[in-house]
Amino acid sequence: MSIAATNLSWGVGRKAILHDVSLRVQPGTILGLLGPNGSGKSSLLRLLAGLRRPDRGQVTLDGQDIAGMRRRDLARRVALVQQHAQTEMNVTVQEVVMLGRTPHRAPLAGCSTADMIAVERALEQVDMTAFRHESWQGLSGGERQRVQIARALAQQPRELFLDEPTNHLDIQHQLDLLRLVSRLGLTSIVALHDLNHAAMFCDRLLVLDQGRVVADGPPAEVLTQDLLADVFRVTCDFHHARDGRRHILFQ
Ligand SMILES: Nc1ncnc2c1ncn2[C@@H]1O[C@H](COP(=O)(O)OP(=O)(O)OP(=O)(O)O)[C@@H](O)[C@H]1O
Repeated sequence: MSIAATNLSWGVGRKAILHDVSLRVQPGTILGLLGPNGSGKSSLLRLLAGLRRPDRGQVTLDGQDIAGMRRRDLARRVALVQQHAQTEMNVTVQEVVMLGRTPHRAPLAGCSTADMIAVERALEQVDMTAFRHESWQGLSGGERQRVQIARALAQQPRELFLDEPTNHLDIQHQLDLLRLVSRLGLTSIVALHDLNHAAMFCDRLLVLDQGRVVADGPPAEVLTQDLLADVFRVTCDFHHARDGRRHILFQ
């Protein structure tokens, strides 16, 4: 087992945000995290990445509780791209991506050849090499999103967590990004709003509603008319394509 969470609960003040959430992700597979706005997807990703401590429950990587891991060791292993990820304004694209190398570098050490190669490779993966010397400040929302993903890839994680990574991307770059995540072979957890993309690219789906897990399984078992009506308040039908894939048609 790569990453697992057991009975996670978390809240702020008196507000309970996540209740008793458990999940397991097999190495090299993609778990899609679904749920309406405010259902707790981003909060869960922050707990899984160790940015927040749960009030109850634990997160383990290969059986080891992340609460006992050093930050640097965790950062070498796990990368999270948050929604609306920001960075200092006065930097180039290459410098932003180089930040992903921080956990791999000794304090005050300069960039090594391995760092430069990892940055270049990450820029290539998100189709942003032509922008390497551009200022971060001048980028569009979608370009910034791709640079933040390159920064996470430069980190060379084994677990990659992406919070709505297709936000701001045009359709070509949405599909390119999801195909890239599929090809990487990392253990990935991806919060998505597009249910058809989730069904196309994820091995399993976990659905949150008001901070609780209401479904967890393969896409075809999870995305039923009943679930879409109960959780997302939409009615839908399914179109079965000739290649066997099933698409949700919203009514
Ligand atoms: N630091 C915080 N302080 C107070 N409330 C918070 C905090 N973080 C999250 N919340 C609340 O927890 C709930 C879940 O938020 P979260 O961002 O995890 O949901 P989400 O499923 O990612 O939503 P969306 O799809 O809109 O991005 C929301 O009601 C949010 O207001």
